[in-house]
Amino acid sequence: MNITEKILSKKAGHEVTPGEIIEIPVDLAMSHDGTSPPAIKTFEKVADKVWNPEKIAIIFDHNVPANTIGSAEFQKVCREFIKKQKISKNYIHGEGICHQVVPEMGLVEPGKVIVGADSHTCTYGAFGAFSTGMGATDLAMVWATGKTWFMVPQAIKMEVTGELNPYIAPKDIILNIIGEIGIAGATYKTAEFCGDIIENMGVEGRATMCNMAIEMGAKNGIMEPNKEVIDYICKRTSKKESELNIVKSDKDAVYEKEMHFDVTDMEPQIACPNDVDNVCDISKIEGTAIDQCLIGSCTNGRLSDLKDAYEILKDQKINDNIRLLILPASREIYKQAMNLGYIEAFIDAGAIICNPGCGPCLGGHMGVLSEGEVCISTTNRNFKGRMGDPKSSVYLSNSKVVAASAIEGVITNPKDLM
Ligand SMILES: CC(C)[C@H](C(=O)O)[C@@H](O)C(=O)O
Ligand code: SF4
Repeated sequence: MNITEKILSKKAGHEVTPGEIIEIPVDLAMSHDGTSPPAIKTFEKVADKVWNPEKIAIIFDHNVPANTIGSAEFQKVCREFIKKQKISKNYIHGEGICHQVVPEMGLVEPGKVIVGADSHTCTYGAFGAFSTGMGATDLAMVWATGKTWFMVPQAIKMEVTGELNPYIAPKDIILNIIGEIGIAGATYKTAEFCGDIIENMGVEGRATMCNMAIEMGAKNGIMEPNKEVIDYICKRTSKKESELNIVKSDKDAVYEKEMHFDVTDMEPQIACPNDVDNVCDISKIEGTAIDQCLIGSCTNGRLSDLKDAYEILKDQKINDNIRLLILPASREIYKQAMNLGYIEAFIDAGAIICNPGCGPCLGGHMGVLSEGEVCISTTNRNFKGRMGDPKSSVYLSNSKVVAASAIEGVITNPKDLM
C-alpha cells in the first residue's frame, strides 16, 4: 500500500482499495472567515452542538481586517459561533493564513486525517497527513458527526530527482509538474511526491509543493516525512518522534501511474495567464511588462520565500512603475523576517508590507488589479479575473523571479541579478 491507503485503512479499520467508498473519523476540521459562515448556516439546521470543539480550528485570513460590511458581518457570525461552541483553536486576530497557522500551532501530525473548507487544505500532506479540501456543507456535517466519506483515491507516484540550480525553488518543480500533467491531470487522485529532491527538501518547500496539488485536480498531495518534518512536528506538538504515526509507502506499493521529473538545468518556470498549467520557461516571456509584484500566500509567503526575495532586494530600489506587495504568511514569519532585517530592507526598497493573510491572492482584499493590469505573483492561481478586473492578468512564479522583476519593471530571470 501507499501512504494514503495506509492512513485511510487505519481509520476505516480494514484494508481499503482505490475506488471504495469509506466513512471515517476526522482528526481536524478547519475553516476560515470565508467558508465558516455558510458552514454555520447549514450546521445550525441539523445540530446544536459540534461533535468535538477541540478538533475544530477556525482562522480569519481571507479578509482580515474586514474590508467590506459583508466581511465584517461574516466575521461577527464566526465570533459568535466560536463563543457558543467553545472552539478554543481559533486564530482570528491576524495570526496569518490558515495553511500556515494550522501547522505552526501544532495541529498537524503525520498519519492524521484533516479536512478543511478550503481547496488548499492539501498543504498538510507535506507533513505526511492525509488532508483535503471540501465544501462548507460537507464541513458542517463533519462538525455535526465527526465523520465524513471519501472514495479511496488512485495514486500517482511523482519522483523528482536531479540537481537544483540556485535560481530554482520548489515552486518551479510543482509548476513544471502541473504544466506537464495539466490542471485536470490528477483529478481525484493522490499525488505522492518522492525522490531525492523531495527527501532532502525542507518543510517550507514541501508545503509549497503539496499546496499546489489541487491545481492539477488532486484529492491530496502527500510526502513521506523526513527528519526536518519530524523535528518541526515534535517542536510544534511537544511530542516525541516515537509518539507520532509516521506512515511510509511499501516498497511494492501500487500506483495507477508513475512519473519522473528531472530538475537538472531547469529554468525558472512561469504559469502564464489564465491557467496554472500554461507553464513555460522564463526565457520565453522575459521582458513582459508588469504593474504589480506580489510575494505572499499559502504557497510562498514563508520565511525561505522572504529570504530569497531579500537576497535580491537588499540595497536595491524597485522600479518606479511597479508596486511591490509583500505579505508574510503568518505573524510568526513576519516577526522572524523583522528580526532578520528583511522587512526593513523591503521597506527601503520601496515595497508595501501588508498584514499576514490572503490579501490580494484572490482579488478580495488589497492589491486589486484594474483593467489591463498585469501582476507577477508567488500565489497559486492565475484564473481570469483572479486578482481583480476580468481583463487583468497574473503570472505565477517563485519569489526570486518576483523580486528581480520588481527591480527591473518587467519579468526578469533572477539569474541576471544574482
Ligand atoms: C475562498 C476559498 C473557498 C478559496 C479556496 O477554497 O481555495 C480560496 O482560498 C482560494 O484560494 O480560491
Ligand atoms: S492565500 Fe490564496 S490560495 Fe491560499 S487560502 Fe488564501 S486565498 Fe486561498
